[in-house]
Amino acid sequence: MRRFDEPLDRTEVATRVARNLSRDRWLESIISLARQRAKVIRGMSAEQLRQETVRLRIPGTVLDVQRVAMATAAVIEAVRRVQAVELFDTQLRAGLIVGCGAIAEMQTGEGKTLAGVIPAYLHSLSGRGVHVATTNAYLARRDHQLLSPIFQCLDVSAGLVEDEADFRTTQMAYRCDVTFGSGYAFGFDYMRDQLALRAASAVELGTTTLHRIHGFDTHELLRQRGLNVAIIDEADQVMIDDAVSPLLLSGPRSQKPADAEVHLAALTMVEKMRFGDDFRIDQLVRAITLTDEGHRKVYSNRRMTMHHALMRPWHEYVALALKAKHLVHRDVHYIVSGQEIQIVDESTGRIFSDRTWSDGLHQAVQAAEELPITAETRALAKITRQRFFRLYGTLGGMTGTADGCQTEFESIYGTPVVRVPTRNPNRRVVFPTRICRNANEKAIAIAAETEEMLRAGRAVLIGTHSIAQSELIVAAMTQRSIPVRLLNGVQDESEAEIIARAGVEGAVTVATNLAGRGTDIRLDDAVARRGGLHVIVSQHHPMARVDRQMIGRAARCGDPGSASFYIAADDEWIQQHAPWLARTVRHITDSGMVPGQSLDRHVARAQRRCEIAAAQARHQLLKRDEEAIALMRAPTFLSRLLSKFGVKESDRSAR
Ligand SMILES: Nc1ncnc2c1ncn2[C@@H]1O[C@H](COP(=O)(O)OP(=O)(O)OP(=O)(O)O)[C@@H](O)[C@H]1O
Repeated sequence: MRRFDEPLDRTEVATRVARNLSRDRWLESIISLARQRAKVIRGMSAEQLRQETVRLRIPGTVLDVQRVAMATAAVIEAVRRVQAVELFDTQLRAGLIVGCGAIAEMQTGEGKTLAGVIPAYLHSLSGRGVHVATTNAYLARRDHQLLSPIFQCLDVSAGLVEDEADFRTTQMAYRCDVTFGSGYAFGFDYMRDQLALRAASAVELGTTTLHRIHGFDTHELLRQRGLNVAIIDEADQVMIDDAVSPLLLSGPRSQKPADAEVHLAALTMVEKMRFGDDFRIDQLVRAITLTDEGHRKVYSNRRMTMHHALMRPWHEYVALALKAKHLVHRDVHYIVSGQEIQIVDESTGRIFSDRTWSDGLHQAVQAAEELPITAETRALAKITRQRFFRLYGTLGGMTGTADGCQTEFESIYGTPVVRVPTRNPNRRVVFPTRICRNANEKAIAIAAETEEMLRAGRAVLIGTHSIAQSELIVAAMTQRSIPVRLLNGVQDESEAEIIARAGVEGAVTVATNLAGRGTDIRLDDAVARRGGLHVIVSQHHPMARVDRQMIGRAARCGDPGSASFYIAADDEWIQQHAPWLARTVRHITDSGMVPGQSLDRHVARAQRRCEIAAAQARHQLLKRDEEAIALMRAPTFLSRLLSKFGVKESDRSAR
């Protein structure tokens, strides 16, 4: 029997999964017991329901089948009272799978948000604190708002970690039984706590003892109370896709004056550099490599080689300027607001006004945009997301798109993937990919298709890759007098209202990836009767999973719905990652052929290649990280010398 209140035993989970957890009689018996118990507690008063938690909450004990079933029944009843819906068996199954420390793969729109209450509640009974992580602050806030009344009904406290919250508010949120937040917020707070601990250990001799005498506890310095249990929604993005970039905690801006002059000189140098001869571009890992000839050219500028403001070797400034020119694009990766560069999160389309790129890239982009160049921020701490999430004692998650990541989930995090069958057959119709000559032609074709859908009484959601692309499509719609609502991260405030109206008859919503993962678009009755929401994906994403998330906004929870994809030879992703596909697309448009299913196969092949390359990049990152840790832990000359005299390094520091 799986113990819900103990650190995860990954071997036990793996064994259970090997026996196919989703059909396991063990799960079925819990579900059936929970259903029986739910009938009994239906008549309980609010206070009696809260007492149910008090009875189940016995820290340090094992939850047996009976008690897991009782806890599940309590969740069923709380959800019924607060949300006025009965949890489906598929949701109970997913919740229990996650509680066991596995990843439940449940199709988009099948109700993962409510299913997530089960593992969070089960683990909260141990009193160890549960972190419920998702991709971004918006979704964390939304889930907290939606689910905290359910937890309240169960006498479980639920807090929210906000990006800009002060120390005390954050600490209070972590003191709750269940804490909601974005995956990165938990990581940053962990690093802040580590820095606080380090600072506390560096105080003058005797200070700690004095603090103890005065009743001061070191834990008061910390926000978190340990990394015990993490339940991760949209697990493939949080644990896999985002894991390509480590979490980097920046401090205040450096006191040094900005190296503006060097960045400007690098920008001038870039004009003389030739692609191929002087530098190469690796689009997938977003890297610029200077060739030998490139290095020679860069270092022929003797004045800059010795410049007093250099903060890194001169050739790195040139590489940064090249990156700003060729790899980081305005209205795709950033926007310019007033005199500032604001970063656009590529996977969500959201704008982060308070973030900056590190290691001089932000300054290089400022130089390229002819904006004032600010001083760099200092990096205080860094951790890879893989290493951070592995610090949790128990880790489980949910996603609609774990397909293709099973091995990575299991080998890196020890979290096997278990597929939960859909409750009803999926009714989504996906049309074959439509082909266009270029972005303009594509925008016109999308406007025509939208018009057709509106005539049929449908609602339409158009997913775009960048702010620039969304604006091009809106212009094409305006020419046809189609009223459009634009959701592209620039007008963040009206977001919830736009999403709420996206499923009503005649609604046309053009969105960057903002309307992707986690966005629930409710249909009005008229639209549901006429075929539901139609999603148009204006450009494939290099990761097929992101596309599946976008079309997953249609045909949710058994509703009708449809989706179509567009491709053009000048699509940025194929130009960058699959030039051979661009040639195929051009050939088809030039010859006037009708693209058959082979085109979809070509697209799938290109996406698979991108996914493999991204997995390799993550693997490399993890390898470098493990090597760095191993190096830090390697015995130093001094510790080897001390061990010869029988003194351990730990003994020495304890003295
Ligand atoms: N038991 C239920 N009975 C009726 N409706 C439900 C039930 N559970 C969830 N829903 C509804 O189903 C819709 C989809 O739920 P939810 O957004 O949680 O899906 P999801 O699986 O998280 O989707 P995604 O993968 O896109 O994030 C919501 O409108 C939700 O209110």
